[in-house]
Amino acid sequence: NYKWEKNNLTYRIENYTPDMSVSEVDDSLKKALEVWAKVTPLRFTRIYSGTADIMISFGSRAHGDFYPFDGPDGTLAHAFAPGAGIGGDAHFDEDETFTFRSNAGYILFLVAAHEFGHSLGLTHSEDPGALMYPMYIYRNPDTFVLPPDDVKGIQSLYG
Ligand SMILES: CC(C)C[C@H](C(=O)NO)C(=O)N[C@@H](CC(N)=O)C(=O)NCc1cccc(N)c1
Ligand SMILES: [Ca+2]
Ligand SMILES: [Zn+2]
Ligand SMILES: [Zn+2]
Repeated sequence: NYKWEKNNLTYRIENYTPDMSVSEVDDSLKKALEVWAKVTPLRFTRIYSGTADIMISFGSRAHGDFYPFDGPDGTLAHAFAPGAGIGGDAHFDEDETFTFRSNAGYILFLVAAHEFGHSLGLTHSEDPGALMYPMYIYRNPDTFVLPPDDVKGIQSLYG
């Protein structure tokens, strides 16, 4: 199952990074999900206990799956394609500095929007302007618009 067979998905924030305030993390993650909700019939509901479709956590090095993180830089985060259990989950490397707006560190909103693309079934794009391009590129979160390549990709799955 390369995509979710339902449009109403749940997410749960399991823990927080000390780099940002709780409200900045909540807002960044909510906005990152909205990027995808805006161009699909997908809807995201936050839950505070139990198992959500998309479980979100921060961890470093070995953190409970077969893909340990690598310290500062390199891999910033990873997410699993749609499915039960770990499917859809997004993990962020705590050894990175995540920020809300400044470019002193990685903008959590941008990294999360990219990861949630994977959580919804997207793989990487060769288009250097795409959000799903493998390498992080700084963009102003206030003026961010989902690039056409990503809109095409997500609508080919959930359009
Ligand atoms: C092989 C994968 C586990 C690499 C991993 C990734 O793509 N996660 O989705 C990753 O963290 N890639 C880095 C590559 C890098 N250090 O630039 C990245 O920034 N991915 C997140 C990202 C965030 C925002 C935009 C884009 N294009 C990529
Ligand atoms: Ca890392
Ligand atoms: Zn992980
Ligand atoms: Zn990626």
